[in-house]
Amino acid sequence: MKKVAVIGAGSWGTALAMVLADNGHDVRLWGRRKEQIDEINHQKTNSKYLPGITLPSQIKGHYILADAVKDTEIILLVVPTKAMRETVQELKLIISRDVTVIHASKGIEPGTHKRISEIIEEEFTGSNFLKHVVVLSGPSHAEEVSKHQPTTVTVSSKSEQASELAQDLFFNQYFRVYTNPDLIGVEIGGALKNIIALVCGLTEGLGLGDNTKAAIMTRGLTEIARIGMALGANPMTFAGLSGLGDLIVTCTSIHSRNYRAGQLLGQGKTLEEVLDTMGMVVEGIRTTKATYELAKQINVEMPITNALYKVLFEQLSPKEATGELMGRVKKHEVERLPTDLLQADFKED
Ligand SMILES: NC(=O)C1=CN([C@@H]2O[C@H](COP(=O)(O)OP(=O)(O)OC[C@H]3O[C@@H](n4cnc5c(N)ncnc54)[C@H](O)[C@@H]3O)[C@@H](O)[C@H]2O)C=CC1
Ligand SMILES: O=C(CO)COP(=O)(O)O
Repeated sequence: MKKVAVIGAGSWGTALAMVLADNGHDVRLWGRRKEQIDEINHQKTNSKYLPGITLPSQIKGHYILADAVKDTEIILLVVPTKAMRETVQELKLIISRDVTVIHASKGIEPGTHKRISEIIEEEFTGSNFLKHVVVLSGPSHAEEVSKHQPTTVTVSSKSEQASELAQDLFFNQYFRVYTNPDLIGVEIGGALKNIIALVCGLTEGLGLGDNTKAAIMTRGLTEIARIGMALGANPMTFAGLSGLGDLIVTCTSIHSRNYRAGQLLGQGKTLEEVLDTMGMVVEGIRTTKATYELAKQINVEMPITNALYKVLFEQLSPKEATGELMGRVKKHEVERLPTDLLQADFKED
């Protein structure tokens, strides 16, 4: 049994806290709103984020960060990407023992273009307390995990030992956890599928059908793999759970906030109206900005991402964007793989 602090009491943090509690761990769940934490502790519900779900009694809610992480050896970070840096900065000031940090958030930071594990490592610079960083990612809507529906995810770290620790921590009869040494590929796949889900939702909102969705998903995966490989990822990772798997679930599920936000945009709502309606994090919007900037900087062709960027931030209409994408010059479909990238392995240990 381990003491685990889950930082972020939204839908995903709460669902993962439930998995950990089901596995017998001592789980502290941190959220910043006292009323929400009171509800978690007294009603055993988190009704805004997981309506209709009763939480296991072992989960103890905290709204003071220092109380949540006291004596814990494992910290699970599940705040939205935009809150990640400030949350880690606060944690660094509080932590006074060795910790393994696992994160389960999906995004890229605009401006720095950093992946979440990079943000965590950067913010812990100068501290001796960070042992390892692990990412947990894959096709896993919180609503279904909280109902114990069979789910598969991947964990990845530079350290094989840390990956296996995370695998053991979460693994159970309804939550099957694989390891993959390709940290870059796992984080890039999880973050960038949200861009493609927004576009799939947009096509639905425009009244387009399944051919278009299949085209966006397939060509979307190609451009995710293209930038992933340019950053050093193993191309095979994009055919796995954190790549294709998560792309499928996010582009086809009614649970996906990114898909639903895209639908509303396609129906003619403005970005501000969409964000007001959602009330939950839509990671793909900031990740589109970050990926657009990064692709430009490292000269990687990402036509779907570019088209969405123009729709979100430059007032291009979705219909015009569709015309631009379909009117691009003729291309070959399959790209050549650099064979040295097929050899990814754990970097530490
Ligand atoms: N919901 C899901 O099924 C899944 C979500 N994820 C990822 O998990 C991360 C968190 O998403 P959800 O839990 O779904 O979001 P959510 O929208 O359900 O909840 C977000 C939580 O973060 C809190 N928050 C917002 N700004 C904050 C700040 N500045 N500091 C601290 N807390 C803040 C909110 O109060 C709320 O408790 C995202 O990166 C998402 O992509 C990954 C897999 C599945
Ligand atoms: O990442 C997810 C499922 O794996 C959740 O996607 P949304 O953030 O679009 O709901």
